[in-house]
Amino acid sequence: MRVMISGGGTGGHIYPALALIERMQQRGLLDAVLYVGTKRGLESKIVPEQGIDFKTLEIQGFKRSMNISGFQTNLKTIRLFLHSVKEAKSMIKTFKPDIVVGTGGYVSGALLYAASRLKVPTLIHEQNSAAGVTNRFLARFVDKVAISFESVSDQFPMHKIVLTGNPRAQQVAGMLPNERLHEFGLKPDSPTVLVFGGSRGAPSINQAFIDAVPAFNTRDYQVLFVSGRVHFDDVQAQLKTMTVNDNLAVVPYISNMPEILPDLKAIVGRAGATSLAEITALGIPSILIPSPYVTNNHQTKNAESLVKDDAAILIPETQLTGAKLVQSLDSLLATPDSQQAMAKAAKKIGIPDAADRVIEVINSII
Ligand SMILES: CC(=O)N[C@H]1[C@@H](OP(=O)(O)OP(=O)(O)OC[C@H]2O[C@@H](n3ccc(=O)[nH]c3=O)[C@H](O)[C@@H]2O)O[C@H](CO)[C@@H](O)[C@@H]1O
Repeated sequence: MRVMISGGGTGGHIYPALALIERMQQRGLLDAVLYVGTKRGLESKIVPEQGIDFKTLEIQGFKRSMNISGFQTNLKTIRLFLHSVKEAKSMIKTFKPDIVVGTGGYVSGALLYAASRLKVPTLIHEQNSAAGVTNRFLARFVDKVAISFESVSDQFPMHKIVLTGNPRAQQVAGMLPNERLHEFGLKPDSPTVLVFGGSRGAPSINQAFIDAVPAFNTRDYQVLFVSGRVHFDDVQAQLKTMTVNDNLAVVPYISNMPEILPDLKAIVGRAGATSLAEITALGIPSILIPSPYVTNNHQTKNAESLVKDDAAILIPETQLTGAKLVQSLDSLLATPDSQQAMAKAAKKIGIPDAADRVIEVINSII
């Protein structure tokens, strides 16, 4: 099968696409793949690193404010979109895909719209429990919509929806502890917690971690803290003036996350949908601090789908402090029973065969 695929901007859109490609390769279903992204999104680094053919379109998002500068930006957005659709059509005619798949982000809007105009089979994947802007726009043009949460079904045409879960879940589901923690200077046999703010990092979580360092220094658990690439220098500058003990590791980004996840006792993070797919695929206890800065507050809805089944703890960003972070982790790690119960509840929600389910949908379209 020849597959063109696009997911842009953040890891939450990119990793599901890569997981689907990997599964198709494993099953011997893939003859050729072309990934379409933007130069500026994380995909321009992550995708070529995987040895996957990568082409770019130039595109940007709409501004909500309609003052003069917002209006001018939106005019440019429309111009770029129309130009990208033209470019995408020419890429599609050259590559001749059997299916075009979109996993979200503006760039997938141009590619999938172009594919639908050319009558090439199309599928979009929605990771979140509230539909993204691009997928809402694309829904009426594409053949099928694969969803990850039942609760999003009323936001798409009923006859197009299939509940598949997130392909990234299948990629991590079978992972066993790898003992890779020593690569961060941590001990493989000490309980370890990951603290991170999604694929781009989150300043509020970074600040809470920095404020918590003096307390974390005295704990018998380890903290692997990921700042996000753009925030790393700033975090390092602040930590330079403090004592950071060797039970704490600070890095800008983790490239091999599936190999690290099984080594973790708990995760503190945002409530991005792909992170939640990983947490539920493996059954990892988590403390979620949903980003309040996302469309329709979808991260809170994502988080609530775990919290309602006691599969995670939610801390609203407004209540997040260093002290709250330490106290929440202390009490979770001090009670193995609640860790186990949370892990079990999380695993119950996971869809570990999600990539195969998406492949089934693709087969049904082509
Ligand atoms: C601010 C924003 O718009 N965030 C959205 C974005 O989040 P974001 O890109 O942060 O997405 P998620 O939290 O869903 O997924 C992050 C992905 O990046 C990986 N990872 C992260 C850090 C790292 O160092 N290494 C690494 O590999 C994680 O393992 C995971 O696979 O996409 C998600 C999925 O559509 C949405 O739910 C989020 O609301």
